[in-house]
Amino acid sequence: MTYPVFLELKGRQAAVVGGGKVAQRKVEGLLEAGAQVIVISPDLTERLQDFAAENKVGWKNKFFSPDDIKDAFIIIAATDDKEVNLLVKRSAGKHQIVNLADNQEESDFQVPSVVNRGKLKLAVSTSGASPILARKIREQLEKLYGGEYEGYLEFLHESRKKILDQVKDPAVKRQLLTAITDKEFYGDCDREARLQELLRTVREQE
Ligand SMILES: C[C@@]1(CC(=O)O)C2=NC(=C\c3[nH]c(c(CCC(=O)O)c3CC(=O)O)Cc3[nH]c(c(CC(=O)O)c3CCC(=O)O)/C=C3\N/C(=C\2)[C@@H](CCC(=O)O)[C@]3(C)CC(=O)O)/[C@H]1CCC(=O)O
Ligand SMILES: NC(=O)c1ccc[n+]([C@@H]2O[C@H](COP(=O)([O-])OP(=O)(O)OC[C@H]3O[C@@H](n4cnc5c(N)ncnc54)[C@H](O)[C@@H]3O)[C@@H](O)[C@H]2O)c1
Repeated sequence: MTYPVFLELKGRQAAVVGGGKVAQRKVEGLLEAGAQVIVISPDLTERLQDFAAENKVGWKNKFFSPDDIKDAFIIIAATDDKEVNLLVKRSAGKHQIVNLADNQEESDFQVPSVVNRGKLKLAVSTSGASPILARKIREQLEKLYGGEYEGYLEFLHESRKKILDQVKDPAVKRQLLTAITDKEFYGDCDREARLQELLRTVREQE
């Protein structure tokens, strides 16, 4: 059983052991979340080499040893050696969380398949049953929730602040917070004006 969460990783250290294709995919996700990434591996994919050259990640050009992960909050063991991945797990302290790319049972967490639309994030997990199904569902969700959701979520975020700030009656507040998630707001290119109009009407009634 797992407990789904969205972790805040800005400024926190993440260690990725291994420098292959899987390590690269995990590094890309961690960088997108703003983590400080350190890769421990005697070799890197071309893309990871670029990241290291641009100082986007730190690179320990070596085989793993337990000391490498001591400052990391989140750790991913993605070598092609099962024993090394298990050693990474055993080397971690009890306040560190470890993912093993080849061993779901020993992992503290699994990495989901993600649709990223700015503030809207949809994460899919099959609990290791079928990563390919997770990817397929992610692709279906990408069609349902297109790039326009990014701007829409920004609008919702700003509007929610305004509503909470300007409307006192809890029932009206709730009504407005619901209204801005309606299809008409989603599709309206002049939604800001529409919101201002609603807020004005409410203020006049209060
Ligand atoms: C979602 C995604 C996120 C990411 O990695 O970013 C992810 N795997 C993805 C793709 C993918 N992985 C694999 C294939 C080849 C087809 C196949 O074998 O099925 C493909 C397909 C592809 O590449 O398209 C092979 C594979 N994966 C794992 C094992 C080991 C094992 O099962 O023990 C093996 C066999 C290795 C071998 O051959 O030995 C294990 C895990 N993979 C997970 C996540 C976790 C469970 C998530 C879940 O089930 O929901 C878990 C448990 C651990 C973890 O990594 O956290 C990403 C999709 C990104 C996207 O496109 O959206
Ligand atoms: N979780 C997933 O999504 C997923 C998907 C596919 C494969 N896998 C599994 O992930 C593992 C890695 O796959 P890959 O395709 O990236 O492999 P790969 O062969 O491309 O890369 C393995 C990397 O591990 C490094 N490495 C080996 N021993 C090391 C050590 N002692 N210390 C540090 N680094 C070491 C290698 O130098 C290499 O950079 C495999 O075991 C595979 O079964 C997981």
